[in-house]
Amino acid sequence: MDKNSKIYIAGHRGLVGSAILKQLKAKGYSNFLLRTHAELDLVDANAVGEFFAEEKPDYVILAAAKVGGIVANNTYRGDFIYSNLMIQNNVVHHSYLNGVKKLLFLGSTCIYPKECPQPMKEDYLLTDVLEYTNEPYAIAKIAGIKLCESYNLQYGTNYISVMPTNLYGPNDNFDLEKSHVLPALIRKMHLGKALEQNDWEAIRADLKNRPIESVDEKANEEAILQTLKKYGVTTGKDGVSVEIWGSGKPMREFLWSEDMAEACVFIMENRNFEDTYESGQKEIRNTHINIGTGKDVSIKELAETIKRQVGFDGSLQFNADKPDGTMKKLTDVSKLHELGWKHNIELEDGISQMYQWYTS
Ligand SMILES: NC(=O)C1=CN([C@@H]2O[C@H](COP(=O)(O)OP(=O)(O)OC[C@H]3O[C@@H](n4cnc5c(N)ncnc54)[C@H](OP(=O)(O)O)[C@@H]3O)[C@@H](O)[C@H]2O)C=CC1
Ligand SMILES: C[C@H]1O[C@H](OP(=O)(O)OP(=O)(O)OC[C@H]2O[C@@H](n3cnc4c(=O)[nH]c(N)nc43)[C@H](O)[C@@H]2O)[C@@H](O)[C@@H](O)C1=O
Repeated sequence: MDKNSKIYIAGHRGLVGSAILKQLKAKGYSNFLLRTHAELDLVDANAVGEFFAEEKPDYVILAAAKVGGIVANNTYRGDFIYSNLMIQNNVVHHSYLNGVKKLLFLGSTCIYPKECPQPMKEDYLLTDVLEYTNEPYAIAKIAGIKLCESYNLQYGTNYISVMPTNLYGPNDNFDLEKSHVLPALIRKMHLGKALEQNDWEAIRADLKNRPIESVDEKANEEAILQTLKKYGVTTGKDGVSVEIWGSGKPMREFLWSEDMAEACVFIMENRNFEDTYESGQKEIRNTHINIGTGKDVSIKELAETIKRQVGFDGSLQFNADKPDGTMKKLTDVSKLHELGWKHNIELEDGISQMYQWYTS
């Protein structure tokens, strides 16, 4: 990529897309093609076709997707498979039709089997059954990898797939039902701390910044308390408690979104599809690259770290009625390290930065 190349970042306002845009700007890239979801619905094949034919981007970074935590994935199963298949089919196919030089497809490490040997190497793809809670999303992501790989092999395109672990950072989704664990726990503990301190100004400011369905910052205290209780932030005679879904035993690996963005740009600048296989190799598959830290923590440990960093003094209640999901999904990052990229931000530091961002 040269600094004037026309780069389309699909999903530039999201957690990862916004970090990629920031990273590219910091490196001196300046010619961006950006559309919000409202301006261009990537599920709409005709609209995507017209957009690509008119704009002719040189490079494409596909960071737009239907994304959510374990409960959102399990509840909106149809939306997750349909939207993600449509978005990636439309963007990849029209990139091909319009001569895009290189495309980066973002998948997820949920593509690997539920009981995958650990750490999970790229070659473990399609070796066993998937975790049920996010099977539709994972199937779409696997289709995305195979779409890119197949176009590369048939049409000589240069599409790279990366499989990030769980991500977190500025512009994350803090919805208490649909978000991932890390932003959800930051918000729940922040609200829990405000309740402990009887700080209604902080509670109302939080509801104003990030509205919750059925209650707004102007509602009376009782209505707000009922809503917070519904989302697992409860005050009672024993003090304030925050609900943690599941057993707390699942292990998760977390990568700071700005590290993820750095890895994506590194790969866009340094990697081509032809580097992903040996010349003369008969079957070319599993050409994707894992992106992670190679380190994981239990959800209980994560909750305790967030509790400490936020300064919440109440109790944690584990709710076994909520799903645990995969018990362990640690990425094998040797391929990424061999390419010359390693993460910078450790979890403790990332949580601290994230909470500062959340409260600023
Ligand atoms: N967050 C995580 O922990 C992980 C994420 N990933 C993957 O990384 C990528 C980015 O995820 P993340 O940044 O977290 O997601 P976000 O939900 O933060 O952002 C998604 C972006 O996609 C856009 N978008 C969604 N649907 C459409 C649509 N139909 N048409 C146009 N734009 C659309 C949204 O646009 P708008 O802002 O305008 O609404 C938003 O900018 C995804 O492929 C995801 O699967 C992989 C592993 C973990
Ligand atoms: C990135 C990845 O994200 C999703 O998978 P996941 O890792 O299971 O996602 P999660 O962040 O929602 O949960 C991680 C763990 O944490 C527990 N947990 C505790 N308390 C809360 C809580 O309050 N909210 C949430 N969301 N989880 C909680 C939760 O029960 C689970 O055990 C995929 O569907 C798919 O989208 C994907 O690829």
